[in-house]
Amino acid sequence: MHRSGRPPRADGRREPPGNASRRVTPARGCTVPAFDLDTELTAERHHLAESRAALARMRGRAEELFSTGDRVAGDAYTAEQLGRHMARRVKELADDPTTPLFFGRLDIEEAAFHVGRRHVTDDAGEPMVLDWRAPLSRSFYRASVRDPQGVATRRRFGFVKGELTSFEDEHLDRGEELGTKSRILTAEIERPRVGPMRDIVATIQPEQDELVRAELTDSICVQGAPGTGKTAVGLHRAAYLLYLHRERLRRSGVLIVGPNTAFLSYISAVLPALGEVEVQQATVDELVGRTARATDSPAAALVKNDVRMAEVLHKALWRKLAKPTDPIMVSDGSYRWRIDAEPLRRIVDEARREGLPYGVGRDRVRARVVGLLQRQSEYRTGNSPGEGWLRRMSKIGPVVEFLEASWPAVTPEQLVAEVLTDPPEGLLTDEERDAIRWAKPPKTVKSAKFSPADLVLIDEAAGLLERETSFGHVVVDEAQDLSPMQARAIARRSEHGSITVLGDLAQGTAPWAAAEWQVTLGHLGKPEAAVVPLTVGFRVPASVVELANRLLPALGVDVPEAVSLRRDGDLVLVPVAEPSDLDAETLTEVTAALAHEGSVAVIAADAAVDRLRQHLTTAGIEHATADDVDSEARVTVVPATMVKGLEYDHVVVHEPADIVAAEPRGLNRLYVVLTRAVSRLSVVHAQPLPGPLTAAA
Ligand SMILES: Nc1ncnc2c1ncn2[C@@H]1O[C@H](COP(=O)(O)OP(=O)(O)OP(=O)(O)O)[C@@H](O)[C@H]1O
Repeated sequence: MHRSGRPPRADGRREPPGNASRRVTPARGCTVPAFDLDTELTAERHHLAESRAALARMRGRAEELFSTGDRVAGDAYTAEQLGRHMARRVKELADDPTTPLFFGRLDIEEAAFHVGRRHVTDDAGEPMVLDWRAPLSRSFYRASVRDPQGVATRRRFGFVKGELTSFEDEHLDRGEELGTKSRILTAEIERPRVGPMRDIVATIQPEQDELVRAELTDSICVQGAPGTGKTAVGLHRAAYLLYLHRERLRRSGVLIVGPNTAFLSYISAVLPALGEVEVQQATVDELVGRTARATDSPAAALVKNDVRMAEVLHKALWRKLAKPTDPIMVSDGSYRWRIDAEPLRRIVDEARREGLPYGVGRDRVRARVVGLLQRQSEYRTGNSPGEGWLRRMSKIGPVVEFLEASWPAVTPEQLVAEVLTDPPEGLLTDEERDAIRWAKPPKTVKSAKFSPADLVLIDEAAGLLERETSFGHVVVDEAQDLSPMQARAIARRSEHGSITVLGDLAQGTAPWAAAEWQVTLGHLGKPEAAVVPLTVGFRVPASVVELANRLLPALGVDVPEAVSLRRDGDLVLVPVAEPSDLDAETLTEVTAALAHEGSVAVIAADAAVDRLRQHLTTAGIEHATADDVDSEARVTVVPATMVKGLEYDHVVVHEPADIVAAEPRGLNRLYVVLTRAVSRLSVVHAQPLPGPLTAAA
């Protein structure tokens, strides 16, 4: 168990337990004398300074080891391994002076434990700060009056720019519990958003913590309304699993899959802030490699993303096998070897029955044929042929010809090109086959231009040929939009690991969006994953949630409504009489928003985005695009189709009717758009608001 003594007081003595006071600014009715609070605060600041100094020494030692590493390592490989390990360690021990090193304290029996982002130990190896992921830290998130877990007092610290400015105590042993009424939690939730997503490690809520700390072997699916912390939970779960199963997961890897690059840049700072610098992030398109060079018609995309395409490819591949009809005859110096058609048939049949990937099966058939030749050679010559002979036989003309006839070589691109040139009958209707058939087949497979959906098919084909290596854990965000074929691409990469699926059926905007989780979980290869709801919203103010929830009955999915923790926030509907004034009104709203603190987003139908950017430039208002998270500009113009997963303090929605009309699942898109606001939402519209929005609450 990790323990630290109570923090030394300014006079160097250890603080006795039980006299911790409430807040620096005492709560109403609190009669704790102010000097007590000051002393306590001074002691905590002292502990913070000492912890920072200890961390600096830990980093110094790691740097020293890093620089001497190649001199002590025995060989180049060990030096390289050690060097990489130490470089990672140095990076992990980086101290960011603007983020608190600890954010909480637990008083258990006679000892105090500070809980923070990582372990910090003093020179004697005694813990000064416990990593939030350590077993003991769990009580910081879970202890309650009903189940105090041995905790007498839980303390939360308030910080301003890395300076410890306040604390708040819950004396669980005296029946005091603040829950979501904690001022420090409220301040954290209401803090204006600037730049990329932040970690929530100081304020993870019990229902979130349960998901974060689920076993590595557990695959879970989190269904949560907008802003309930799904993304945050997924990222903290990745960090938690890496802490608990460091070696195993470093070897197999952890992967985060997100909907687009803007989203991935938005979340990219969270794991490094938690000391985890080696997690891969990718969109599904990036996962399947290469850049698409063609686009599909909606009808073709629909068919190509349908799960029947897996069967189409499977059949197209395996029907390439042919029964051997001729013997193999090989000249080998003065010898001649012969294998009859019958044993060849047996070899092919057996390999087929073994259920191996196609490429592996082909290698096995080749090896067995060479094995038969080897036996004949041994029998006739009395010698065992060497490696060179075996290699020569495996490439010799008659063996290659036999393989090409009975188990031909094929590349994933070739297989997909064959299917798209002449879609096979049987599994698809004639109309569907017409939809995916290439109007003009390319001259060669190499010159073929593949669409994003084709690349997923190629990935499927590659999975039929060879086994994909599996990550130890995969977190899939916005999973409601995965097509069955995309889900299968992820399944191949998590076959031997577990997954965390995050999503909201109500936010499904893809034509193949899931209507229930069981189907998607099946395609992801984890049908047994439990579906767990999150319902407490941390982003969207109650008034905005109430407006967005009006859309829910029209979205055709059965999900629990969000309940907002936020009582603050404004909602303004701005009707515009003349459509020609719409853009100008939008600009007026942006200017008004800039008077407040925090980020501002203009969200519009994709077609209006360029025009709005132009207006902002003309008006001299600096603005950025969604994937430029490092931009200094406070205003971002985001097309409605790119805004999933993002959030801004003030959102100005430009003409909801256009957003709805732009795509078949436009109402779902509008639901996503309306739920991006953290503090204020303005809806500017010249057309009537879409029907469901005007329904009485
Ligand atoms: N326990 C918490 N303490 C403080 N802030 C939190 C907590 N949980 C979530 N948040 C904040 O709420 C906001 C929404 O979280 P997040 O983006 O993870 O939600 P989501 O469920 O993924 O939303 P969406 O469905 O819109 O993608 C973020 O700013 C996040 O930091």
